[in-house]
Amino acid sequence: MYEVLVADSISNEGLAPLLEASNVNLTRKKVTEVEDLLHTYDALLVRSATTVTEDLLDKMKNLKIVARAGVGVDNIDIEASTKRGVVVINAPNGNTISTAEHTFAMMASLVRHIPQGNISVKSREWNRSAFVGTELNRKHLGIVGFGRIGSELAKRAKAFNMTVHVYDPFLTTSRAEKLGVDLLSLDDLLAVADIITVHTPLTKDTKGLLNRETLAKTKKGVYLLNCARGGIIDEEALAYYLEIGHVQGAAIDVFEVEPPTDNPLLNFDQVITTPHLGASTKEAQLNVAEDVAYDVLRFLEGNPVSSSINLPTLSKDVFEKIQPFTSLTKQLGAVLSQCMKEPVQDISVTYAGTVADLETTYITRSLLSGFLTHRIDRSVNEVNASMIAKERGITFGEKISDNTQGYANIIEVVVKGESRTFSITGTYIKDYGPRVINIDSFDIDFYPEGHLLYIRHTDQPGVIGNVGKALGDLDINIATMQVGRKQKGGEAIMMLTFDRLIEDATIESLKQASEIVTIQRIEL
Ligand SMILES: NC(=O)c1ccc[n+]([C@@H]2O[C@H](COP(=O)([O-])OP(=O)(O)OC[C@H]3O[C@@H](n4cnc5c(N)ncnc54)[C@H](O)[C@@H]3O)[C@@H](O)[C@H]2O)c1
Ligand SMILES: O=C(O)CC[C@@H](O)C(=O)O
Repeated sequence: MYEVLVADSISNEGLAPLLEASNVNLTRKKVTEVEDLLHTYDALLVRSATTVTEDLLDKMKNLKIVARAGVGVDNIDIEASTKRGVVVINAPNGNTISTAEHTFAMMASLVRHIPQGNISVKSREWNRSAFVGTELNRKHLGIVGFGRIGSELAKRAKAFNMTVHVYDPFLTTSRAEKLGVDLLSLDDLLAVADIITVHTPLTKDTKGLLNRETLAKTKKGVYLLNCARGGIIDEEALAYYLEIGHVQGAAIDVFEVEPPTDNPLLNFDQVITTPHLGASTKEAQLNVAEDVAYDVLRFLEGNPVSSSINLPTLSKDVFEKIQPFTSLTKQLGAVLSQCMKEPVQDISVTYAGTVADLETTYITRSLLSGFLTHRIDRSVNEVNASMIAKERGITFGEKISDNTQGYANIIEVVVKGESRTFSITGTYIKDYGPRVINIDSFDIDFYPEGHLLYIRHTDQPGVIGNVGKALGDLDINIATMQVGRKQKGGEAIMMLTFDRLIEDATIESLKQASEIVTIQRIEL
């Protein structure tokens, strides 16, 4: 049974996939109400009220996935989640239209003083001259950040006959042309726009993007909107330009600190606000809840998620295609880690044949996770494997080759240690399964699973028989045995598989034979 904690207000109807799943036990409580049970949850679903800190992650020892029912993940410590192997997902599409519509509504309200007019009438005033507005028609709208919401807003603005200018360093000129907008530098946009609205994520680059210096480049009488994240427009700077009359008005849905209390912007009549309502529609809340509910269920049941922040996103079809190879590389990594008993500096993997056309980054992550699992005392998976490898100074890389050695696919891994190099090659054979076909330059053929002994010995008559007899005398049944050598009378290897773990004492007694060079136990 999977334990799922829904810590914020998320649409019940949208959570139906989880509520109806027979393998899920869903709890709707704030984190503070279940302090004693935090270590039991497999999944945590939040909106923006819960902040997923490193401290919370430490308490949630069993946590595998954090889902944000919405776009912004700035309330989740992504680095700390990744470090712990916790997948972070969001629902990036479900509230785009609602937020674009809300921004448009704020823009129209701002230039026509609708909120102020409403307050005035309800105060029994009839002061029509105080609320003379401005048309949107033929005005220049500057959109900073032209992703999902920015581009939806542009469509609506164009329908109102506005000229749309955009600034987005990641937008190509051809896409801007296709969407019928004028792509400018930030300075040019600031100089030309009558109304400026921000739609970027909040990052170290966008925090305070509109500040005292950049706002000074705007037209006198400009209107500003922030329906993205508090802090993209610096609040102190905006207050300053409102105070001196340079900025004519502002519409703010999001604040640096929410709820805002002593925020200077709240003192201006020409500032209209909403309490972070961009995504607050029935439709958006249903969409985002459904999106994360399906994704969390899929993830818990071992399937790919559709929108992950710290894992490559794979379709079900691609996930199914790569699964045999991720299992294979996990095993190859585990064999390597146990055979190569020394610190490693570099892991290099070469893909050939059908596997080379797949999402190899993900397959390499599985390899690293199989390798590292046997070396460190914390949970490693595809989410945190590359981060942990980097932390430990292990470099890794991928190559593609066309040498399939006669197989449909080949994965070769070479590990460089301080004193030596070790390699392993595997393949996945349809209807037959994963096979290791070469180990440390010895051709061999074994199924990487269970309890194994990897024995290096001199190639001479009687060694194989002696090992078999010694194990038989100890009443140990050999399940399979594969042998390999490079040349007659030289070094040779045996790979034995067993139905149970082989004890240290047995290994020590086998090592007594003079022909045996090394014996390595491998547990898969
Ligand atoms: N008010 C709300 O309730 C609400 C609801 C949904 C989303 N949001 C917020 O709206 C914002 C936009 O969401 P979205 O879904 O459109 O995201 P998105 O990822 O689709 O678009 C963001 C765009 O910003 C651009 N960008 C990134 N860094 C930039 C920079 N330094 N300068 C200029 N552009 C930059 C990106 O290239 C991208 O095109 C996010 O901050 C999100 O959290 C708010
Ligand atoms: O949960 C909300 O209502 C806000 C969502 C919004 O800020 C988002 O980033 O998706």
